[in-house]
Amino acid sequence: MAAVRLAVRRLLTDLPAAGPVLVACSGGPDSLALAAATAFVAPRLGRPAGLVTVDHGLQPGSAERADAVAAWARTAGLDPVEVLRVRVDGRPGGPEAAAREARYEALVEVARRHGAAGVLLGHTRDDQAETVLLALARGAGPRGLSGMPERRDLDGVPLLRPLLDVARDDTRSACAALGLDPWSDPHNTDPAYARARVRADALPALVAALGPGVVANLARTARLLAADTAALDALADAALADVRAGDEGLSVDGLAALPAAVRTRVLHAWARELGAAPAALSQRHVAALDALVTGWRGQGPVHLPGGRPVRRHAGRLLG
Ligand SMILES: Nc1ncnc2c1ncn2[C@@H]1O[C@H](COP(=O)(O)OP(=O)(O)OP(=O)(O)O)[C@@H](O)[C@H]1O
Repeated sequence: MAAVRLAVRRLLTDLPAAGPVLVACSGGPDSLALAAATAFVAPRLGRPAGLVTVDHGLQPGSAERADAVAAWARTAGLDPVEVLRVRVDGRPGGPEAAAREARYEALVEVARRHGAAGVLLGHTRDDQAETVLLALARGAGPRGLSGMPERRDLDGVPLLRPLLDVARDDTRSACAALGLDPWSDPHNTDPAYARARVRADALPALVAALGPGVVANLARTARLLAADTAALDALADAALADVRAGDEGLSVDGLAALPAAVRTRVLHAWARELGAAPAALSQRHVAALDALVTGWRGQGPVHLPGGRPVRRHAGRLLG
C-alpha cells in the first residue's frame, strides 16, 4: 500500500492545475488500489478526489459491477462518484477498440463537466513492460518503445498514470491488505489477445531466462526513450517551421540538410497537418515522402492515407 500511496502523493504534489482529480476505475486490482490510495492521500493534500467507472454494457453483470464500485467509492469518501454507461456498438474497429474509444470519450466529458485537474489511470509498471515488448515485437520506432506516457492531454484533459513505476504485485497486495475484492477482467487472461499472451507467457519466460529485473528494465527503457523522443519532437517542431517555403510546401534543400531522425519526424508532422490520420500513417508513407527528398529519381506523387498526393516540384514538396 505504501508504494501505491507514495506514487499518488508524488503525482498530486506536482500537479499544477486546480480542481478535483478523478480516478478512472474498472474495479480491477490496479485501478481499485489507485482509487483507495487516492482516497487516502488526496484529502491530506487538500485536493478533492472523485471516481468514475464506465459500464460498457458488454458483459453480463457489468452494470451491477459498476454500481458496486461506485458504492464502495462513496464509502471511501470519494466525491463526485459517477457511473457512466456508454454505447459501444456502431463504432468502427473491433469491440476492444470501440470500448476504449467510448470510455475515453466519456472520461473526457465527465472531467470537463467537473473542471477536473486530471483523470488518473491505473496502468502499472507491468503494463508498461508489456507495452514495450509488444512494440518491440512489431518493429516499432522510439515512439512506440516509449510506451505509455505518464501524462498526456486528450482534448484538453490531462490523463495521468501515477502507477507506471509500481509493480502489479503491489496493487494486488494493496487490495488484499485493505480487504478489497477486485474484479478480474476475463479479457486479461483470454489468449485471443496478444497482450494477455505476453502477460501469461512471454514476460514470465523472459523473467525466468533473464531474471526478475526484466520488467522494471523494460519500463526504464520506455522512460529513457520517452525523454529522447520528446527532445527529437521539439527539434522537429522547430525544423518544420524552418523548412516551410511560405504557403508553397516544404523546401527540399532545407529537408535534405536535416538529420534523418529529425527529417522523418518533420515529414510525419507535415503529413498529419495535411490531414493524414495518425493511426493510418505508417513508416512506409514517411519513407516514401523521405525518398522524394533523399532518393529523387523523378518518381510520381506519394499518396497519403485519405488519398492526398504529395509531389516534388521545383525544389519543393507540395501537398
Ligand atoms: N470500465 C472502466 N471504467 C473506468 N476506468 C477504466 C475502465 N476500464 C479501464 N479503465 C482505466 O484504464 C486503466 C487501464 O485499463 P485496462 O483494462 O487496460 O488495464 P488493467 O491493467 O486491466 O487495469 P485494472 O486492473 O484497473 O482493470 C485502468 O487501470 C483504469 O484506470
